[in-house]
Amino acid sequence: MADPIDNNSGKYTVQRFPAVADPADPGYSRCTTWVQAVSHGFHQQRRDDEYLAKTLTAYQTDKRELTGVYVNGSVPDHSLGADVPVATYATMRKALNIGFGRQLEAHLVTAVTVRGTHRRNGILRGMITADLEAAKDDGLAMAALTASEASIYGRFGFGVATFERSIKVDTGPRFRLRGLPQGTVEVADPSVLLDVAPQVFERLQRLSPGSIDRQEYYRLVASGSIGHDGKPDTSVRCALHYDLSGSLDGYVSYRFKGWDHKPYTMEIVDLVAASNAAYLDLWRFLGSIDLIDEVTWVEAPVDDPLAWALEDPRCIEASEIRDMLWLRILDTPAALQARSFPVAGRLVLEVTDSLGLAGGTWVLESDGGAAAVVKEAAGETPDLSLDAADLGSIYLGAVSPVTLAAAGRIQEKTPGAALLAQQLFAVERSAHCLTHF
Ligand SMILES: CC(=O)SCCNC(=O)CCNC(=O)[C@H](O)C(C)(C)COP(=O)(O)OP(=O)(O)OC[C@H]1O[C@@H](n2cnc3c(N)ncnc32)[C@H](O)[C@@H]1OP(=O)(O)O
Repeated sequence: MADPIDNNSGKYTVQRFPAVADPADPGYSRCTTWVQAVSHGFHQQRRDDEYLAKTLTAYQTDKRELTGVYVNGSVPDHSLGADVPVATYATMRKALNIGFGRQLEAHLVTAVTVRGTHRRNGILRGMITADLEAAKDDGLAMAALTASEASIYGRFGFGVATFERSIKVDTGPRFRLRGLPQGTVEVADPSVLLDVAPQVFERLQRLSPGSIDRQEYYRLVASGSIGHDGKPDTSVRCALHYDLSGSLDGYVSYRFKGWDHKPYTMEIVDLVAASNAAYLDLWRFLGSIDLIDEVTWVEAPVDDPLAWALEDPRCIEASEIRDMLWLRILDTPAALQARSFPVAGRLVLEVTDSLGLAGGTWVLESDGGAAAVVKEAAGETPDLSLDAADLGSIYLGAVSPVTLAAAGRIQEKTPGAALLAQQLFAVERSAHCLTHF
């Protein structure tokens, strides 16, 4: 990667290296220092050796590429050493479900930090622009991230594509679900999730638009093998869902918030259901736990079947609808070609991109079946003009182009084009992403 700050040339050196998990590897200490710098950037505690070892093992499994920006030359006495990066950035590649069972390899950006004493010098801009260019050169059509603040990444062409919300569910007497169980739920030792969580998630990954294949860390957290402090979290419990044929298709892991917390509450650590029945049956189970008045979940879908399955939907108290997955189209024709469009239609899309990666004008022609043709528009007038960030937002069908047109973000040049885009980009079930990274 080039020096991230053109006008500060010579001040910094950028190093890009793979995560290594072997303490005997000469690159190990560079990785541990990098992880400490990330913790510093997110105001977390200094990590102990156990945490570092577990984290780097997981990072290596995910084939994470780490970037550190280092100050050249000496640093003042007593300050953090020159071996501690002033900025961090990491990437890995995972599948994104883009609807109708299609998967697109996405370039995931994570662990972005710039030390306070080096901020607003263009270090992030330098790192991210160089990285997105390299990912495109490598043949990827899509980048993605989850953001700490909503004000940072729009300028780099990322658009919000899925949302999540926090819910508190009253599981007292008024918690009653319509219908009958479609399978069975059994309590299990949470350690089984080390094996079965990835299998169940793989089924969800095939089912759910917006889903991103999970990093290694998730099965460790779901099973309680690692808590926030890096130590095993022995308060984690789990239950498994089996369909009518006895096949495992869902799990929930959860922890009790304690007898000093009222109302008595179970907190969902992870809930993965690979069928509608598994989702409702797991909720039926959660609602039946004795001595518990409330179940909380911070990664709930906004368009939640639970609300429609409850006899009293007001059992759910929802708050904090948040942007979740941000998408960045790197290659417009490749990203469009990858999608399946459920209705027939033709749109000329003019895409602008301040980073010069995804801009241009293309004709999208769908027969409403498997095939979509995307070709460069030869002098045709666009039906819609939009920024790459807005194309990222509408790509999974969770953000309406009609709403973005109303907001003045998308220009509708042909009346009705935004509605046609909404129909074209629709997916078979509401997009939701359960993978934070
Ligand atoms: C995917 C993830 O990892 S999300 C996590 C992001 N990291 C954090 O929130 C940790 C705390 N914050 C930080 O470490 C830093 O402030 C960062 C990474 C957000 C920004 O790094 P910097 O090197 O200061 O950013 P840089 O100087 O390159 O700024 C680039 C542009 O973004 C803008 N910007 C940077 N941070 C912010 C912010 N928090 N809010 C709004 N705008 C911002 C700058 O004003 C600048 O705008 P311009 O180029 O259009 O004029």
